[in-house]
Amino acid sequence: MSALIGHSFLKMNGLGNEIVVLDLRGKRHVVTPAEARAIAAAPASHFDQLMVLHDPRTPGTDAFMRIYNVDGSLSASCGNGTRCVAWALTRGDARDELLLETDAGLLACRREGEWSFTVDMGTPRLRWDEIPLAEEFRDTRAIELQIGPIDAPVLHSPSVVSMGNPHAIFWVDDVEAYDLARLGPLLENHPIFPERANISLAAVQSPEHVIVKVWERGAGLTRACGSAACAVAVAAPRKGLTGRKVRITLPGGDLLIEWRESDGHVMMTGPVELEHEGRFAAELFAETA
Ligand SMILES: N[C@@H](CCC[C@H](N)C(=O)O)C(=O)O
Repeated sequence: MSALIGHSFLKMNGLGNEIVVLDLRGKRHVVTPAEARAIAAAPASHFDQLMVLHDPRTPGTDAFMRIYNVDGSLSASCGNGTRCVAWALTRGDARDELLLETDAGLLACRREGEWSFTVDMGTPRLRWDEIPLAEEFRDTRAIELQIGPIDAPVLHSPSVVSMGNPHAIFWVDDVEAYDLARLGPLLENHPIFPERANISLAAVQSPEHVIVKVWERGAGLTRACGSAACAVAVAAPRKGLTGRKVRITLPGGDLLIEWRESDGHVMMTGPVELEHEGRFAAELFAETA
């Protein structure tokens, strides 16, 4: 019998990126991939990412987070979900700052308004073996990868960045001109990405504005992906396409991202919404034992 039966959760979103927050601090239970998939399968608790809070591992932090995709796989980074967790952990108290941790490192969060947070997403990892890629590429601003006919590729030469999770960014004129629902799975699972990858199409509008559409590893097309927005905001100035402070427009809305000159940290600012609170019914986990 699942330890999650009757447990409360928050259904939230960050720019339409569907997030469920589950606070397991004080408990020993670790959500299994089957439990995560079962939670996602129920309409009331459907998510793109499930943010599970555990007791802090590092003194001074508020929680350790395990992040599940809808397919039950784990990610060490989720920008939109981290803002939702920041809201959940500071609601009803006077604190404006908190510190979260994932396997990728520490994430300092700061309240900007009642429903808006900035997250310090840390420093990007840019070496080929940090993404990771299956073979060496000295320059990760554009790697040799293409899809479609060899002499007329549909998409080619992506930039790659790790924000604690792997991202590939294809530079295009119009993000709507491509069938990302068809191309996304092929690229996500390409052998060059041993841990799969989040796949973005990015269309630079000006040195301060980029339009982005994302096929997420383990989740598919989503309304927004915070870590992908950060990856684009790093890859674009590396290629001389934008400055270090950009507005990223995703299908669900805008994120403001700054790749700070002073320390190389990526700061992401954006909104969150609470949709409802609920409790997990026993039937949800009938098939997970
Ligand atoms: N939507 C997230 C990213 C979630 C993780 C991703 N699908 C992965 O597996 O790396 C975000 O807002 O960053």
